[in-house]
Amino acid sequence: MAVEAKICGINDPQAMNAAVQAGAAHVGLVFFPPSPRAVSPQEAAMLAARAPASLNLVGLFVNPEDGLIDQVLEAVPLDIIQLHGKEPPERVAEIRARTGREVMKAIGLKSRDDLAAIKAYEPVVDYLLFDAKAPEGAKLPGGNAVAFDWTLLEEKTWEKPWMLAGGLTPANVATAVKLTRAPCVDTSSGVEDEPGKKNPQLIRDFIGALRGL
Ligand SMILES: O=C(O)c1ccccc1N[C@@H]1O[C@H](COP(=O)(O)O)[C@@H](O)[C@H]1O
Repeated sequence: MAVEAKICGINDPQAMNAAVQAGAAHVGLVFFPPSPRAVSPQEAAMLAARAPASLNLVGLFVNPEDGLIDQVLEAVPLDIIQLHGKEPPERVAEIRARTGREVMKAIGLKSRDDLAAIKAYEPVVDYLLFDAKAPEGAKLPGGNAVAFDWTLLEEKTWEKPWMLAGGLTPANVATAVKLTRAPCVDTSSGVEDEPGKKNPQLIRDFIGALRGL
């Protein structure tokens, strides 16, 4: 089966068009103000209007309060809520039940010990997202262009669909997929000229690198 792509941190129409035309399966809209990729619900609604119904709209939140999620959902028809903070499994389940949306939980990996956290999330999520742990002192919990040791996922299988993230670029994504057998790959920094500035050609290159895998 073809490997899917998620392009995260879309914040301008050119990037949205490039992702749609290149065949992304998911696009991510960031609702976390400290991020250079953050969009308001109104900006996100304008971007979402350019997306075909077949494209999954993913809203990225970090330890969100219900009010923020409700405000975004009033304006943007999100398909998936990505939780990229320290949300415990109970909170993930609560958000899923309250919103009726699919939920994806990001799990930071650095060493084999970090895999233990996955078990508690599997029953309450629709997707797992494996990302690198944020470096010490990082301002963001993700979107830091940092890859983890992909061999941690070698030979592993999960009960839920999952995505691979963390420092993926057009140059390294094929190697990452071959090692991990990831069914979907997620990138933000790897298709940017600088934090928050997507490069449409890099988006095309990233999705192009998945062809034939
Ligand atoms: O992209 C962001 O600004 C961001 C902010 C807060 C949490 C997560 C964020 N991005 C997600 O992080 C991973 C890895 O990103 P990168 O490719 O290494 O830049 C990815 O899932 C993004 O959606």
